[in-house]
Amino acid sequence: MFCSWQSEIDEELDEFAEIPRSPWRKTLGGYALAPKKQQSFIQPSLVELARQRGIDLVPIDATRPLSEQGPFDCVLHKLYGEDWKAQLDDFATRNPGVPIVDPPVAIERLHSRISMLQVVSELEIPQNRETFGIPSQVVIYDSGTLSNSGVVGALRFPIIAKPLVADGSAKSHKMSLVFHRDALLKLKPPLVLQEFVNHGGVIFKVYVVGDYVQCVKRKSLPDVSEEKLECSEGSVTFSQVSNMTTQDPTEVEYYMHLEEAEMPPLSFVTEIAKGLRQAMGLCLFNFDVIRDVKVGNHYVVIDINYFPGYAKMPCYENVLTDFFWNIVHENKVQDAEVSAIGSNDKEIVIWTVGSHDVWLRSSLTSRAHH
Ligand SMILES: O=P(O)(O)O[C@@H]1[C@@H](OP(=O)(O)O)[C@H](OP(=O)(O)O)[C@H](O)[C@H](OP(=O)(O)O)[C@H]1OP(=O)(O)O
Ligand SMILES: Nc1ncnc2c1ncn2[C@@H]1O[C@H](COP(=O)(O)OP(=O)(O)O)[C@@H](O)[C@H]1O
Ligand SMILES: [Mg+2]
Ligand SMILES: [Mg+2]
Repeated sequence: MFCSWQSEIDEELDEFAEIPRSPWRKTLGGYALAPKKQQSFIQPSLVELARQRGIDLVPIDATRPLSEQGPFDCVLHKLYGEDWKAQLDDFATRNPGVPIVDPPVAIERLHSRISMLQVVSELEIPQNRETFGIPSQVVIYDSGTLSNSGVVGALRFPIIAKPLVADGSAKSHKMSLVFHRDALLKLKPPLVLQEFVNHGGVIFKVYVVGDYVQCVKRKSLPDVSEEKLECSEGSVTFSQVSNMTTQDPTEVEYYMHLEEAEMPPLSFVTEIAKGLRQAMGLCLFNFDVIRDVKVGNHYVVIDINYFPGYAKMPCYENVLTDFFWNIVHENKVQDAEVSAIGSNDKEIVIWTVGSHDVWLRSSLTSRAHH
């Protein structure tokens, strides 16, 4: 009895997306994630904590129309491809008040290792005791350019060669540490050549979840001394160093000092996080930052990742549950500042940013119908 009565009310309310939903219905947070991501992120501890706060986390079947699922109160996703983008567009038009975390157009900036770091170099944050920047780098689109000293000559060895595209594939994480010029010729563009910055073998990962910021340390590539540079030949390849386990005894000793490594001031990384969040229009990301051993208080941002491995972040269940609650309960489309970015005869599409910087997509035509 209660259920059918309630679902009728919900259907009615769904037609009027800007009217608050039935207070009796539980909040539905839909997630669309690749199987590996789903396995690591959707831990029973997260599902249970969210449930206790009245939020049911439910999987989205990306092969079926979103309008046939839910009704969702927010959509969380890390999937790629045009079909998925079209699905989200359609969903946003039909559900202007439902937050989609995050907008695909904003996530796309992180799919190129050039555009992801450009946003760091454009940040205008006062730099006092600690300073930050990005490594010297060049982008290489064709093999011929690898032998062009006018382009490559501006960089000091060793150099890290990274695939230009960062699309989450195993290939996009495969990198080379190049000691000498000749070894550059073996590389396969498109790629980014970046100066390797000695940083004591420790990397800081700054996790951002909306307003929340947490910094952790992980192991990184060891420093390359002048002697090592001279006696090393060619290049070495590597992939996802921070997740690798160490067995080699000399390496074990090197990384023993990881625990002692001083963290960057939290206020400093929080300022960078806030600047990046605003500039990129994203809520869920982390960035990798290293401390230049030559300068001491100079930090270099080397990577930004969309929707990283949050399950490795201490207390991730609480942080993420608070975030879901906030975006569903505190960000209503009517609170938002509105800025038009495009229009056509049928529909005017606007992206709006809510009070907590969650992006909502709204369509003026669908509002006008109501
Ligand atoms: O798998 P995990 O938990 O190591 O998370 C990966 C991240 O590790 P991190 O949290 O920074 O230590 C990882 O960060 P790094 O690139 O290793 O700095 C990526 O975010 C990766 O996603 P993608 O392959 O780039 O789409 C993340 O992979 P997905 O979980 O999104 O597949
Ligand atoms: N410019 C750099 N200087 C020193 N080490 C670097 C630099 N860029 C990357 N690294 C090392 O290589 C690892 C992988 O590079 P990163 O850009 O973070 O790629 P991924 O997206 O695969 O994590 C980093 O975690 C760090 O150990
Ligand atoms: Mg990284
Ligand atoms: Mg990355």
